[in-house]
Amino acid sequence: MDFLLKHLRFGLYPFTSQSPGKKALHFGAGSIGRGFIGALLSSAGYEVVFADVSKPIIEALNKERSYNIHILDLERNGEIDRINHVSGILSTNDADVIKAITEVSIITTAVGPGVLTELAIKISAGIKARRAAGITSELNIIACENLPGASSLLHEEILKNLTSDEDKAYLDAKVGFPNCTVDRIVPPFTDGQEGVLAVGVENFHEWIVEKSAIKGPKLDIPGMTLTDNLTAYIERKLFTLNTGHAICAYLGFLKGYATVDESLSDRRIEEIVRNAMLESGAALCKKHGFDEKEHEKYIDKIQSRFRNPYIKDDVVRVGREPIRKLSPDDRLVGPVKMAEEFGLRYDNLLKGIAAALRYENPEDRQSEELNSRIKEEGVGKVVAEIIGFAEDTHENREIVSSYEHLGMKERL
Ligand SMILES: NC(=O)c1ccc[n+]([C@@H]2O[C@H](COP(=O)([O-])OP(=O)(O)OC[C@H]3O[C@@H](n4cnc5c(N)ncnc54)[C@H](O)[C@@H]3O)[C@@H](O)[C@H]2O)c1
Ligand SMILES: O=P(O)(O)OC[C@@H](O)[C@@H](O)[C@H](O)[C@H](O)CO
Repeated sequence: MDFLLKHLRFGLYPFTSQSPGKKALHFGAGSIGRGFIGALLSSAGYEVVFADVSKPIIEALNKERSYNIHILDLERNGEIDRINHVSGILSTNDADVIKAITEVSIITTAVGPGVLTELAIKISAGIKARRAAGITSELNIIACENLPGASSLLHEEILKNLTSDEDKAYLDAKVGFPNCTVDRIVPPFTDGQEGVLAVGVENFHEWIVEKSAIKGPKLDIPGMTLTDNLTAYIERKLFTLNTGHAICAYLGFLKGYATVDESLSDRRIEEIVRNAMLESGAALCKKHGFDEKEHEKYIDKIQSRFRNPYIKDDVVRVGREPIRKLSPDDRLVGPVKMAEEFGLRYDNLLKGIAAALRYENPEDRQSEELNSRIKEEGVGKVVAEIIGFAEDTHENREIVSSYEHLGMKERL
């Protein structure tokens, strides 16, 4: 389809900060915050205030007022994008957060989906302060998380924290919550010299935002694509890249690999990952009318991004929070339900789900919870409760059988 082809661009241009004429607040100065969203806003001429719970990062931002993005890729490898006009506030300092909210025209987040409810309390206080100060200009709030509808969720949570009709009416009239999808692989990084702010990224980046939900003048941010068909873009990315990524991480972890590229160099894992993306892809093409050949090229490109030899992305980062990833509409189960809807195959996707259920990382709270529930209740019951496939269904039985198979010595 034209609208998809038009945006299949890989790498737009180097990010270079413009002299700021406007201000943005970004919650979460972590990998994607510094490595993509904050950088894009700075390049678009925003002064970017990062809000984070990490004191060392906030102190470094206020000391340096700039940081480097290292490009780790075949294209532009070794190049550095210098990001200027940045500063930081502690997100635990309510007064600073409220002040910043009254000064900006855009708020973005990249904190992880589980943190949005907590952020809503802070943002709602800022919204009340904007109305009390008589600010009439519009504000757009975009949650850049791997969660479909994250901005809408933040909107609902903020509404719960507003009690007066005046504040609710102000929110409705003046604050937009466009949903989005965000894509750039930003792994854990250190160059050993530059301290906590340096970040390493692949060259590819894509930020697609729901046009109709924007309040006020159209956002003009180079590198941000506006669309009227966000669901197709969200599902294309979450049910292809994140599906393959997660399956690669869980199978790799089981076989003792530390990184995504190592894991994908195992031929058996590569086969399952590719077949799972093809199964999901067949359903995506049916649902959204994508051209099958173009979609296969999209999968090829994603596989080459996973293999990027300049990026060492930990399987424990990619596999983090398995209960979130196993939820009914996320990257593992969502494509199975979509394939079922169209009567298509999903055997490899089920293997990916079984591998996620086998993920045992004592440093990951959700992995710990998942494992103790499986021990106490049995895997079939956990599949029913977390994933939603009842114990007497074909899907549940297939997942349990695959789970048991993965527990054997010759598992793959
Ligand atoms: N890294 C990637 O490749 C990538 C790509 C696309 C989307 N994402 C999404 O972006 C989000 C963030 O991922 P990440 O990889 O950047 O994680 P990260 O852990 O590197 O960064 C998250 C940041 O949020 C901060 N934070 C946590 N709680 C906070 C709070 N209450 N207030 C303010 N800051 C808080 C953390 O201190 C950290 O700096 C996730 O939803 C992820 O799915 C990540
Ligand atoms: O961030 P998560 O935990 O939802 O998923 C882990 C990775 O798959 C993810 O961060 C990708 O690197 C990213 O979505 C690429 O755009």
